[in-house]
Amino acid sequence: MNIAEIELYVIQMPLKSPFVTHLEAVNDRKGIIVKVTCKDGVSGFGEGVAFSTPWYTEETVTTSLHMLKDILIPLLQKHPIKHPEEASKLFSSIRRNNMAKAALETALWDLYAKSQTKPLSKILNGTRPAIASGVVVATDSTVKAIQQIEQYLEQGYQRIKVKINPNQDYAFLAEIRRHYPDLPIMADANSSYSLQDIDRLKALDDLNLMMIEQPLAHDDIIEHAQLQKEIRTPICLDESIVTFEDARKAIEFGSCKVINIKVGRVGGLYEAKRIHDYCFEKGIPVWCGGMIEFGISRVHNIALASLPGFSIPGDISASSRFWEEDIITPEVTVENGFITVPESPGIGYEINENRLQEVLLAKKTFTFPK
Ligand SMILES: O=C(O)CCC(=O)c1ccccc1C(=O)O
Ligand SMILES: [Mg+2]
Repeated sequence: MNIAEIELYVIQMPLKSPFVTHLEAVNDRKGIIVKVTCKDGVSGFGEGVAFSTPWYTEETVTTSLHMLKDILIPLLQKHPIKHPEEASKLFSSIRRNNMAKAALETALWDLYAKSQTKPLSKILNGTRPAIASGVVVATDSTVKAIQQIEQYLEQGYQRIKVKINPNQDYAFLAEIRRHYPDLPIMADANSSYSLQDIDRLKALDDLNLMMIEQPLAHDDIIEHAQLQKEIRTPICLDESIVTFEDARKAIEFGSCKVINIKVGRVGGLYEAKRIHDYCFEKGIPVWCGGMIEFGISRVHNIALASLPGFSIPGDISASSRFWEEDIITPEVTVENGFITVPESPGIGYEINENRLQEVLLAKKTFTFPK
């Protein structure tokens, strides 16, 4: 791919309002933007989606920077590649650190798509001209949740996801259901239950939820299979699926009926697409998860969600869901509940250079041998 230079930008931006789960309240988001420029001057962009602390996965912004600077970029300098799929294979010699890998791998996909003058969605075999948009409500107040849902429905979102835990489940969801009898609602527990809570989880069956996401341990597929036998609500796995093999085993084992695919969590677009293709073949619906991301990761998600198996509205919302001003231009917008899949080459969005400078904490450049 003839890489000349890689730049890493560390940025930080406040959220419009706190994102509260039982694990963490996110007020400020740090992130990493990766810019890969090839010898003829074309640039591709990726985003590292690890958080500042390891509450969702074990990675952090600091571990991602270490992996990128000291391991992944040097590996790419030593082993030139012709196609982004080779990056995924090259990085497989490094254990885990999926978000760091994805930050670089997704930039290579954007660069490759631009070099082919094709939209990234088409390079990935996407078929949808627009994707259905859903949004997440993350608050510990029922009143706030209903206010937020009201706003989001006015903005056209097609599906609402709410965060739950054993201290905020049945009564909270029942109140939302009472306000919105027909609304497609899903609940995300982020591993806040154990099998001892089975009665609490069974009780949720009468609320007509689309699914319950990751009720049990972040690294479990055994007990989720036991639980799925006992509840009618489909289980969707998020944290438990970090590789293609995890997805294959979870499906074979009956641990879930739906999978949330996140590019960062699985180490890049290649692995995400493999999981999609497998689920599509097995008739397992998938949707694209979110990471409170900036625009670059958001638009990679749009390209991925254009694949045919993404049949459920995911956590891909407008830039304005979290940010006063995003780092891309134009911003991602939702119209009548849909986000248009761009038709220009690569990710199909530009960097908002002024905004990037405003939120920049640090920058580092790596040059490649001629
Ligand atoms: O819309 C979004 O970006 C939020 C999606 C979300 O729920 C989330 C955000 C950060 C970390 C984990 C999760 C999750 O899906 O569990
Ligand atoms: Mg989740």
